[in-house]
Amino acid sequence: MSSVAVEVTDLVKHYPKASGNAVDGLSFTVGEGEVFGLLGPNGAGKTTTVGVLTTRVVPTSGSARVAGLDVSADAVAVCAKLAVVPQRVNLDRSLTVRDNLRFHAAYHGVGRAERNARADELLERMGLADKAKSISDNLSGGQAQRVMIARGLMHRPEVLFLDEPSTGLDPQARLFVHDQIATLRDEGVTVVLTTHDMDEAHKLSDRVGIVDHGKLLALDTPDGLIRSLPGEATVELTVLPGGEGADPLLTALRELPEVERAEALPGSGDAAGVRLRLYVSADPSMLLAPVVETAGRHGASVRDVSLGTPTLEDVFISLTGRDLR
Ligand SMILES: Nc1ncnc2c1ncn2[C@@H]1O[C@H](COP(=O)(O)OP(=O)(O)OP(=O)(O)O)[C@@H](O)[C@H]1O
Repeated sequence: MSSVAVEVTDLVKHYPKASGNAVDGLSFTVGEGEVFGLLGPNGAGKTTTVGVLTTRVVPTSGSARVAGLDVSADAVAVCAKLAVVPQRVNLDRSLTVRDNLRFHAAYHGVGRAERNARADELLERMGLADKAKSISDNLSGGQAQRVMIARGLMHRPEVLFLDEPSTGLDPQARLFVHDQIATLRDEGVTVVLTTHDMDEAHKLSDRVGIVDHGKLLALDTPDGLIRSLPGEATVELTVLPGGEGADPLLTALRELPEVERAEALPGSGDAAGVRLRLYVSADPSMLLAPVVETAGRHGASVRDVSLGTPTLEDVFISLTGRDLR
């Protein structure tokens, strides 16, 4: 068996009447047993990419393979190898939770005895044994998400696609879903997840592909992406600039020793002040005094200072000049 579970090559999707391409020349591979995160803001093309990989969206050009099979040429066979947990709940609302699982398995040709046993096993694992006979329409968002994961696992897929797995979930439900994804990884299931949540991408993924406007901007391990940023630490300050504005202050901050880079953060600049972030290659606490002194010299009053380490959000800002939103 090949060690590549998913292979996307020069993938393009143009929706009729749209001005640009939703997916615009995407290429990446996902290894067997890997958890791969596609991280990007709303509208970046993540759902469309998953749509192509799960045979729901017809690509305009390029190719995609899942479990060694071409998604366009072998759509039926591909569907047997994968499962998808979509962004929106698509359970059969008139059926019980258990029947949603059993019917899905029957569709995939799993025998009666096996599908009954597997439904009970997965409901137990997802903490849903007491909901087996509930009608699916009566579930909370977190419960519905867990049922959809259980349903996806009924036919033992090789690759599981999770589209924004924790959007809209409360923190406890989110943690439960995260634990389940980690368990699947331990079991060797390949997982492709899309998210606009950098913490989720960092915590769960072996590698992360950062996408924006349908293009892949960077791909590496979460730590590798962060290491690509200058400096090892950050100093973030909020200032009310003096009459000369924030630009001369930024220039002066860039000239401080150990400051590798300084930038104004997007969306700042209103009455609450301008947020400036410095990437530094020294202990950031050593830079506090010179930073505050420099601000004072430029007539800016410092409202807030925080020290930290760079995140995937910083990687995204550095690549696009924008927040992930
Ligand atoms: N069926 C469709 N018809 C036309 N345009 C579409 C369709 N589906 C998505 N788009 C557009 O394609 C682009 C990519 O959307 P897509 O849903 O793939 O992004 P995303 O990164 O998954 O964002 P989200 O998290 O909001 O779903 C967006 O500009 C979106 O408006």
